[in-house]
Amino acid sequence: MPDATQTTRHSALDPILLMPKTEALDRATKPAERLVIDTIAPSVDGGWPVKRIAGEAVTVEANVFTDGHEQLAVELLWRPADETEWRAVRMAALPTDRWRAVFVPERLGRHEFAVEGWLDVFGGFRRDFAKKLGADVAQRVDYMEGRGIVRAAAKRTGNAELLRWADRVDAGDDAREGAELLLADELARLMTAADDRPHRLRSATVLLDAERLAARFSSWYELFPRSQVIDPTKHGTFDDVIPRLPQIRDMGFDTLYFPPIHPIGKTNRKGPNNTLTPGPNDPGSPYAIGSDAGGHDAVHPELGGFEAFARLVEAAKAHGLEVALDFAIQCSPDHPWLKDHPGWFAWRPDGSMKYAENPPKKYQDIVNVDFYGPDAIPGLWVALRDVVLLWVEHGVKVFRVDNPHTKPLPFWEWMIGEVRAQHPDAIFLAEAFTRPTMMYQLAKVGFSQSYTYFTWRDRKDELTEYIEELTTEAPKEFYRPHFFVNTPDINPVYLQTSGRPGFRIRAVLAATLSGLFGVYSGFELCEAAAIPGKEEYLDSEKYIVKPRDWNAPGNITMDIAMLNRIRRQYPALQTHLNTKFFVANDDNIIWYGKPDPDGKGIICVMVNLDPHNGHECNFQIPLWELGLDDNASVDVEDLGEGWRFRWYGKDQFIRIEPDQPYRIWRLTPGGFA
Ligand SMILES: O=P(O)(O)O[C@H]1O[C@H](CO)[C@@H](O[C@H]2O[C@H](CO)[C@@H](O)[C@H](O)[C@H]2O)[C@H](O)[C@H]1O
Repeated sequence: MPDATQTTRHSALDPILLMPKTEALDRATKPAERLVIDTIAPSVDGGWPVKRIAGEAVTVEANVFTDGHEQLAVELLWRPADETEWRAVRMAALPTDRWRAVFVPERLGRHEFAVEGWLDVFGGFRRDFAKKLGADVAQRVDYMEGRGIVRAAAKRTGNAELLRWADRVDAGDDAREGAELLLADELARLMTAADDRPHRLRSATVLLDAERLAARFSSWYELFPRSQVIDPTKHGTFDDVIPRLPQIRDMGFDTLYFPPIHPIGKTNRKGPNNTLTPGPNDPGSPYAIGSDAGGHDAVHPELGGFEAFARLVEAAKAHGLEVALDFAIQCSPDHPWLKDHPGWFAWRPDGSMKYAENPPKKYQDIVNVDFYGPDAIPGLWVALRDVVLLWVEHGVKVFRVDNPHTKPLPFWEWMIGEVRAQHPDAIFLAEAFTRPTMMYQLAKVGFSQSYTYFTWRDRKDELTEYIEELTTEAPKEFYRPHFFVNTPDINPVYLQTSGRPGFRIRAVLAATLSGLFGVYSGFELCEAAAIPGKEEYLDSEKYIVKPRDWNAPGNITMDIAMLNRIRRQYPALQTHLNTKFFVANDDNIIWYGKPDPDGKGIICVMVNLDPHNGHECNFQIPLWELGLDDNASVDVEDLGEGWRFRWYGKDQFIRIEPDQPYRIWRLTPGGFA
């Protein structure tokens, strides 16, 4: 893996003077080392790929400098990784030796870029000559110098046009006419083309993965297909999901995610509320994958077969929904792989196998594969890759991966690379709740998105600090946080006591802070009954068929629909990046904004985080973000309610009650653009 940070080879710990003389001389006189290229942005520590979206501009910057006052020319080189030709864009000089250029990766998939710099001899001559002319101090020798550079380039290249120009400048006078010739744009163009780029240096190559927009911006709705029934004694099928699609579409979701849909094992099957004593009709946890009906490449018989799955995928598509599946690598003890491929598992001396755990959680109904077991490489790795490819063939390109942090990183790098080589539009979401180092590393090796700690960040200081970490520090180049408000495993304590206002609060935070927003069904009904003292849902759907009244009073489907509508309408909300926090002098009121990418306005969100009490505060309108002074007025559109009004001046006051706990405004300098 190339390391983009390794461009300069000298460091304070490696002084040339301490080297044997010849080596020091050799290094000091190598032409390429006269320039330095470093601090390339974007880049990722360790040389891992930067993540971007195909079709969107990538701004590249680097420090490029050399000794003295020489003029430099700097180019950005880029290409799709499967092409050989580099495309070149001149980089523009910014203050303090920084250079910048923009390119647009048009295709999906891996790209590469590098920065190349050299001494721009003729450019430097033009710059200095023009200055001397301006100060009226140009001398004959300056004219001679320019002519000499042109003549040398003409001779070197043999270019007929340049040879004619060499004759013309030679014939020019040492006054205005001769100067105009030497400074002619046409000559400059020819000299640029003829440049032999002395002291050229190229940086290490930076990798970039161009993904589709859904990798950064999508709204997920999770449901258990088996629960889409009215009678809890019946097991739902894929066909039962189809009548629910209009409602899910109307809430504005674009991704419909199912926990595992494969046959469920019987050995150690779990009963209601995670008990180990299931009744004969209990369906078991769908994460206990594999039975005599098949494994990861099969469909649970009670859900309907592949044909029913195909009908659902098609119907979902017709409703603007893409189906996402769980990729959970563990196996029920009844999984066919245990018999067919014992070498893919770690057996104990007595022939038994440890059940899986994620302490303190115990998963008695599953065992883990052994990625480095006697027959695991390549057998198991290839089989797992082929499972993903099989579901791709069945129309699934988005995978939520269960517990990836308990599996080897080399496996993920290889597997995701293999799938993306054929399907660069495949998206992988990491369900890793673990140390940030590991969560970030999973993103580096290929996961497009990751679950996050947002689910547990309720307070203003926690939220602010967390978002600032994700948006301003290194992870911003490769880690895309998915803000799920709840999951079948997480019934957040905040929601257990907040009532309906808390659900609205968490929905608006997730939907406006990140481009990736996720809801596990039941959230819209403000479901929060918990096992006392735990974050587990009471009567969790993981172990039973759980029908619901989707139109139950008190639901917040209108809020969710509005939030998703605004997210679609305003690109500022399609990323977690560019979030700015503003002053609101009450600890319960969080106040932040995201500027429109075209700079015309800013979306601002104010939320009272206390679901039980009203709060009021003085707050600052971010007039400076719109280039306005502190006394200016700003036009405001309430994106939720549709009101329009105007604020005069930076300092304002507001009171927010729990029955309307948030505001989303779009501020523009004037004219409701
Ligand atoms: O370990 P995590 O907190 O990341 O949770 C994920 O993985 C679990 C194991 O796959 C999964 O747990 C559920 O399935 C288990 C296997 O059937 C079962 O024993 C657990 O009781 C059940 O919660 C969890 O849902 C998933 O998100």
